[in-house]
Amino acid sequence: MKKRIAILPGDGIGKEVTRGAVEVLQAIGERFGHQFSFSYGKIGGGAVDEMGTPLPDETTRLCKDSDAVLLGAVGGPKWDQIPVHLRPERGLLKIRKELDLYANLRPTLYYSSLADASPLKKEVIEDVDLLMVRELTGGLYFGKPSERSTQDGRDVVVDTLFYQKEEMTRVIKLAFELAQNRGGKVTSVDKANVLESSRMWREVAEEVAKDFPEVTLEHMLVDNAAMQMVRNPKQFDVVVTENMFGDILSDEASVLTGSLGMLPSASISEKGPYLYEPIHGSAPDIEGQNIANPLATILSVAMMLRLSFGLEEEAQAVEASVNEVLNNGFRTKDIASPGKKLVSTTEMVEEVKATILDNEATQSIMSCYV
Ligand SMILES: NC(=O)c1ccc[n+]([C@@H]2O[C@H](COP(=O)([O-])OP(=O)(O)OC[C@H]3O[C@@H](n4cnc5c(N)ncnc54)[C@H](O)[C@@H]3O)[C@@H](O)[C@H]2O)c1
Ligand SMILES: CC(C)[C@H](C(=O)O)[C@@H](O)C(=O)O
Ligand SMILES: [Mg+2]
Repeated sequence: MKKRIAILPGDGIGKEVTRGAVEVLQAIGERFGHQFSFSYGKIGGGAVDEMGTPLPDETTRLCKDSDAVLLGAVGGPKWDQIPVHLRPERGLLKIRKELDLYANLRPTLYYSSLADASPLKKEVIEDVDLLMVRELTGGLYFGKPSERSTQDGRDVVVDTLFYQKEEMTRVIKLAFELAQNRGGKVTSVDKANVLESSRMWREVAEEVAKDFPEVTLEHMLVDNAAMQMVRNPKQFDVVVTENMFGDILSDEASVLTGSLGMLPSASISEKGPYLYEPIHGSAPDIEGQNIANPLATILSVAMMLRLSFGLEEEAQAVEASVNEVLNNGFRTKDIASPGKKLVSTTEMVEEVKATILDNEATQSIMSCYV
């Protein structure tokens, strides 16, 4: 199989983790006889510095002409003070909108070998298998107006939470389809006790649920959901929620696996191409030290193989290799624990590649979201 993949490394550790993930894709190509070609595009702070915009038109074109997109991360303190329309994060929001990536799938899985890396008790996190479905192109992130001004001599600011009903319907419907495939239930998270947008969200969830009689729907207020996520995460199966709630809850959910560096994501649209990225950011505090955990990005590549290319066996080879490497005790600093083998970013990538090429791993643990 021949596929064109756009690589957008971005800023900070985005460059380090995408480099590793590309090597893993090359190893998969080698083992299974596929030709993956990689074209690189600029996005984020580096793009602002070089081209004066966080998302150059040529990057958008490159993505639209590709079969799938892999993104690292954007942002960093260097760009914190620049005008808001030039912020690196704007580049990410814009490419999500340009590609109409309305749903962001963020699976959170329990890795038995990582139980010691989580601050939560093993009994609480054991066998967690949670799929967050986050609305990605609406809500507070995109509403207009979003601006500061002066009213009667006072500084004021407004951000707008805007949704069309259809934007809610399509992502909630997808969550139900995924839950049906998994034989699971849907927890719809909102703030319907306060927000009008959440009241509509809840109504839409009820309407969509009528077409999925075998899927149970429950509603949960977001503040309670944040607490339940760490108190009793096993109660969740598919969680569907609006853009900002999903952003916050998915970082929280990553603690269940042991680290933010473990959570992959797939952002999907009606037509494709889809975009894959770790859920973490550019991690300026560890940038350039070769200590970042590359597994979230490597697991994102597994999602790409499965969801964009239909290569299930190849996806499982990646996931099984990650599992095997963890079972063999290799740990980057964020998931380190006594008695385990502390490795750098590049060493972790080498371990995963070697396991793929030697066809050593058999036990895949991550086909939960399809
Ligand atoms: N998708 C994205 O591009 C994305 C996502 C989140 C944040 N950001 C941006 O990244 C910058 C930094 O944000 P932040 O510090 O709040 O969040 P962050 O996700 O970059 O980092 C949070 C913490 O987690 C650690 N961490 C993150 N990924 C890791 C990995 N792979 N391995 C080991 N440790 C890891 C970091 O070292 C840090 O201590 C900001 O500019 C923010 O806007 C971008
Ligand atoms: C950088 C930021 C715009 C982004 C988001 O909030 O969507 C990030 O936190 C993420 O989770 O991908
Ligand atoms: Mg986030």
